[in-house]
This record gives sequence, structure tokens and C-alpha cells, in this order.
Amino acid sequence: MSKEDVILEIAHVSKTFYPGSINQIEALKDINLTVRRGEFITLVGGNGAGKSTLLNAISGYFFPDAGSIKVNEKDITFLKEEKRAPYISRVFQDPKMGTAPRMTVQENLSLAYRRGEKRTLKFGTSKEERAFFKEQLATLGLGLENRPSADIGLLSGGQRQSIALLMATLKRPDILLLDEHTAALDPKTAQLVLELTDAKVKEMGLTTIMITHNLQDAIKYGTRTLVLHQGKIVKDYQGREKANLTTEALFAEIQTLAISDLY
Ligand SMILES: Nc1ncnc2c1ncn2[C@@H]1O[C@H](COP(=O)(O)OP(=O)(O)OP(=O)(O)O)[C@@H](O)[C@H]1O
Repeated sequence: MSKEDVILEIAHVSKTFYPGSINQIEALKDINLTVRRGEFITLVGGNGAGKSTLLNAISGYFFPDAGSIKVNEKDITFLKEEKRAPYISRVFQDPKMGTAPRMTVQENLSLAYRRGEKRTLKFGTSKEERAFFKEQLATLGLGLENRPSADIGLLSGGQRQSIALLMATLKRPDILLLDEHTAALDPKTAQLVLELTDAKVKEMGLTTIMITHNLQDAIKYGTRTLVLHQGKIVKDYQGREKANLTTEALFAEIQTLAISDLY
């Protein structure tokens, strides 16, 4: 793999919560992961396996205790979360987290469009920007391009999550993190948002890491699937092995790990 192919390099990353106490949790144990440009990684594993903690370390929500994280060869291990915004964007499970409720659809998009820029007192949108936002909203297929002045707080969870996805990708991120971003939606809406996600990822060629508990989705959308267990990557399905992976085999793998925990 040439250096140009690598977009994210995680080396020996560990994170322990409540170290030294009886409640000590080793959430990440010596994680090593090299992500190639354009990969769509799906991250699966049981409850408490460390999936969100891994995304938190990548997004800078907290810093790891050990190891390093590089994006495009730049060491971002201890870069503040807001300083990573130009490189990394994230969509959370809760639709409320990705959008500002008391602002309109257009104002939310405008905020996202200024991501990573210095804040100024000037807050307005040009005619060109409004046309661009309208065009982008139309790609969601929800008719929201006709409702730029609607308050985000009044929209449905699916509409909000679609806008959160749009906001996360409006300014092309190097890495898109999806933290169970469809888990709070009803099954039909979840599928729609996933299809939308997949279309955006493909159209923009985005490097993506998605946490999901839906093994079928993990296989369908991921070009590579990682299984996390007790803070470690215990399986890395890619290439031919990924192509041949079935939901049943992945389910059996996770079941075996869960059973091994009992003994
Ligand atoms: N901020 C935190 N403070 C203390 N403990 C934490 C914190 N974040 C995570 N943990 C603990 O670290 C472990 C890994 O949690 P994490 O949320 O990463 O798991 P997960 O694989 O995302 O699980 P789930 O599928 O249930 O969301 C868990 O035992 C969790 O309780």
C-alpha cells in the first residue's frame, strides 16, 4: 500500500476509563488500523466493545492514553476536536445532535458551510449559497428544497438526520464518521437514510467509518467490516473474505465472542 493510498493511520491506540480504580475499563487496547482512501468501513461488535470510543478518539472528543492517530500523514492525536472539523465530520445516533433546533434549514446549512472557518460577526447567505443549498437539499428527495425557512426543530427525525448527513458532507470531509446514525429511526426511514448515505459516499468517494448493530447493513454497505470485542479489533474482513462474508457467518462470529465472555 503506497503512502498516498492511506488516509487514516491509527497506531497502538489505547484508552482506559477510571484508571487505577475498581471501575477501571480498558475501552481500547492497542488498536492498530490503516484505512485506505475511499474505504467504507463498517464497525460491528457487542455492547461496550469500544466502537463509539474508537470514533471518539478519531474525532477528538477525547484524547487516547497512548498511541497516535494520523490523517493524511498529519498527526492529529492531540489536536482539539474543533480543529479537526475541517478533516473529520460525524453524524450521531440522535438527530438532535447534528442540527441546531432553533435555526432554519438554511441557517443550519450555512453553519455547516462555514465549518472550520473563523467565526465572524457577519452571518448571512449569498444568493449563490442559497441556490447551492437548494440544489443540495433537492438531492435528499424529501422536498426540503422548498422549505429553507422551516425551523429544524419542527422536522421529523428522518428529515433532520438527512440534513445532518448533508451538513456533515457539505464541505467534503477527509473522513466521515457515522455513529449508528440510523438507529433512532423507524425501519423504513432508517433504510432511506442509509440509501442516501451510501449514494453520498459513492458520489463523493468519501472515506467512511460506520458503526451499526445491523449485520446485514454492515455487509451490504461496508467495503470492509471490522469486528470489535473488548477494546480490540478481532476480525478485519476485507477483499475476498469480505466479499464472501454472509450475515449468518458474521452473526455466528459475534455470538461466539459473546459466549466466550461468559466463561
Ligand atoms: N466517557 C466514558 N466514561 C467512562 N466509561 C466510558 C466512557 N465511554 C465509554 N465508556 C465505557 O467504555 C466501554 C466501551 O464503550 P463504547 O461506548 O465505546 O462501546 P460500544 O461498542 O460503542 O457499545 P454500544 O454498542 O453499546 O454503543 C464501555 O464499558 C463503556 O461503559
